[in-house]
Amino acid sequence: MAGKTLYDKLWDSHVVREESDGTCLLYIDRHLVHEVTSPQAFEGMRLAGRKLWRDSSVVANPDHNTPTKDWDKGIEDPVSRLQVETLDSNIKEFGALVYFPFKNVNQGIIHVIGPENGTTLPGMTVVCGDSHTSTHGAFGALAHGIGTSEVEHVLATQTLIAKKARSMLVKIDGVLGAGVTAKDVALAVIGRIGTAGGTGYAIEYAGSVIRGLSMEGRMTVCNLAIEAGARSGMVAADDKTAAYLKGRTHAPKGANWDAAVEYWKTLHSDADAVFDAVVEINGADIQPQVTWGTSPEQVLPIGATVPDPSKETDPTKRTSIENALKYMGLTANMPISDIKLDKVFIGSCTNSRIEDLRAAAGVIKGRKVASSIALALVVPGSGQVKRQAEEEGLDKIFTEAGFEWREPGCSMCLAMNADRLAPGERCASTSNRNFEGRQGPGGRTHLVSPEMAAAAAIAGHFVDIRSQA
Ligand SMILES: CC(C)[C@H](C(=O)O)[C@@H](O)C(=O)O
Ligand code: SF4
Repeated sequence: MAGKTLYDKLWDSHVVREESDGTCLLYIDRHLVHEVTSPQAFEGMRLAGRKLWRDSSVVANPDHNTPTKDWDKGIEDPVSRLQVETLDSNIKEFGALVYFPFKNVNQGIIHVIGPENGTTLPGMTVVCGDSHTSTHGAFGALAHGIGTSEVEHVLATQTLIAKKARSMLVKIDGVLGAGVTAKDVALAVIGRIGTAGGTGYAIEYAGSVIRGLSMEGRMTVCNLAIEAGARSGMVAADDKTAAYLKGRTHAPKGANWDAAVEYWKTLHSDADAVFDAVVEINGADIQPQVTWGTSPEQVLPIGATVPDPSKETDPTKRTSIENALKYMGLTANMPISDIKLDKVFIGSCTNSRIEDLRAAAGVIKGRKVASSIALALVVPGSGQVKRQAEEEGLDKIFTEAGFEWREPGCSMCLAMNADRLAPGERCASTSNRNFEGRQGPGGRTHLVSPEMAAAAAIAGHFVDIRSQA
């Protein structure tokens, strides 16, 4: 019998019951909760007179609707305020292991605070009513988004009804060139397999490039698994995983730590494991990426030119290129480096961790944001990231260059708070989605790495980070 994949191991260790058609009841270890997808779930619990099955599994925090400046003024928008206050009252009533209310010094994006507080651990099943829960798979965990009715099911029973996905190995070997980041790896994978390429699969990212990434980088890669169509992305646990977690508030301590680390060593695919699909990419071929269209798969290396629909023979693809160019206000065949920006956003659960801010600051240090840029924003992923960055003086580097240094939250990643694009505005963004209106109605989003966003802010247009040494 062939060995097991990491996904098999995580799945098998959480099956409570399996039906003859393969439908399983899976035990859920960690339940992340934010204000957008939890209100109806808590309301359902209340109406049924239920209590949480295990309130110590819940880590909660508002992030999508919270403002990123003038916190003393509270939340201006009444709908956003109601969402956030509802989460407050629900957690008060039902309980949680960790709750960082609005303005708490540790508040942040749920996918940033989970790992940094040691509440995401290898071997766990992690769910949240949020598609970017795939981020947590970076720890050798089975992590994916769930719908609001499933949120209620997990709150009530600590289980989820699920069917196993097929397994896909995305193996990236070799070494990355200078200036090429985890974000470029993630976008290059999507460029290769498409946004539907991972549909029905659980992706394991492996190979020397993935091993070489920091935990922050692995989180960036897994964060974008959902944009490749896979609900979950994962990376085997290793020494870096343990080193990242050691000493974190909710990580195991003492003898429990030692036992946990021993167990975590088993959380990798066996050498003879068989995957349903395998994609191999040479890390040396990956270049800094920029999305030019309205889907993450509409992505090209910085040195490329914008696609020409007249050269596309497939009529469906031709129409989608034409539509994207029209929405994005771009001309066929123009160099990507000629695309001029109005705004720059460094943040989101993809790229708002300390390593991302260090990398962006490294590009910006001693330089100024171009006068043509209307707004350049840096939004740390959490209060902890913000404090660390300030200790290192990164905030000064950003503000001296002309960036605004904000409070943590989802911010301009999506238009659910005050940070958004005006119609027609063009933004270099370190986030993960670029569909029409994502950052505000009529807004135009180009997804890039923090380094590429920083360099674009200085130049006013996209530039090859490799020419900026
Ligand atoms: C609001 C939430 C449900 C949504 C998600 O599921 O991912 C959001 O976080 C996003 O990034 O689009
Ligand atoms: S930062 Fe963006 S992608 Fe991440 S959870 Fe918030 S809205 Fe979703």
